[in-house]
Amino acid sequence: MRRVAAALAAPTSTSKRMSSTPLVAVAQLTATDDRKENLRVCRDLAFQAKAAGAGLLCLPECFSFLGRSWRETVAVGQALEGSVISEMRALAKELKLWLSLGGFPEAVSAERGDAKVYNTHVILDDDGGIQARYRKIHLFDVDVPNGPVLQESRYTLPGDRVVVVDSPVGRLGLSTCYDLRFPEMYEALLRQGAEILLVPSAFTVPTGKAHWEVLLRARAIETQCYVVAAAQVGQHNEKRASYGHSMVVDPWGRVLSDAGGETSPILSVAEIDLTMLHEIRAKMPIKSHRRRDLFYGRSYGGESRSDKWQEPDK
Ligand SMILES: O=C(O)CNC(=O)[C@H](CS)NC(=O)CCC(=O)C(=O)O
Repeated sequence: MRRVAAALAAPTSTSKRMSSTPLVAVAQLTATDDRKENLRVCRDLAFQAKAAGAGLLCLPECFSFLGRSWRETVAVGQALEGSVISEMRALAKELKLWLSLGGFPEAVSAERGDAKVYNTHVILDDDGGIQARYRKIHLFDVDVPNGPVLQESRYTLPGDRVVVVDSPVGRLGLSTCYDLRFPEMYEALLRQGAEILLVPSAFTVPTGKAHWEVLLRARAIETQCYVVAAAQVGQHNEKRASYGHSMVVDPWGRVLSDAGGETSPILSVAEIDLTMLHEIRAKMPIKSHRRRDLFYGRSYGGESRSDKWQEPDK
């Protein structure tokens, strides 16, 4: 439970683990419908992250609550001013630690009784200030093969804003769980200067097995960003389980840490080497090779080039 898995420096990293190189901590836990206990676990992990020297701790989607039904999720919805975020703000300030709160049910208005919530990812600075709020854009309405049928949009409103924010470990690009499947969103985060993509999640077991690591590594490789993915793991209740494998991937696609299926709350710590990141980008300048003229703008989507393809003159 108190294990801290160190996963420092990728093999060919240029850094010599200088004391100035920031560390990021990524949590793995099993949230339930017991909010008090969930927040106690998060607090415990935050103390461990601080002790390990991390500048940022990333908590998964549903860090404060994962219930049995959508009605429960709506019922525990709170505004940012509510007790959940307030408690985490006090913790960030107490420990002088930045926090990524990977997703909580955000009530639309301060009064209760909303029909739907947002699934909101919040970044707190080390003074407890709210630095960013990202409302999950892609909602998981999926009949999972050999798994549950989930209808997130029944109780959740989709966000419509892409969010980046500067932090002591680098510029963070915010996302949540199912967003991982939409590469265009990460390209948009990259355009806004993201260096570290956060993907807090509660992936299902079948889709996790099939897709999780491949998608995380693909996003890291194609954006040349770090990817930090805090994950829920194990059995939350009789209806719902998560895949785990909290992971940090570097901009070359190397897996720096993988918490596997460990079901007791656990932390991994990885080094963020932005010098290496910018070297990778300089040597392989994908960004400047992107053919916006062909694949974005008016020809992207609606009217595709192939529709207008004509037999070349013989
Ligand atoms: O409903 C809640 O309480 C909080 N939200 C979630 O757990 C969300 C929606 S059900 N889970 C995912 O997006 C899983 C995605 C996934 O597993 C995949 O893309 O394969």
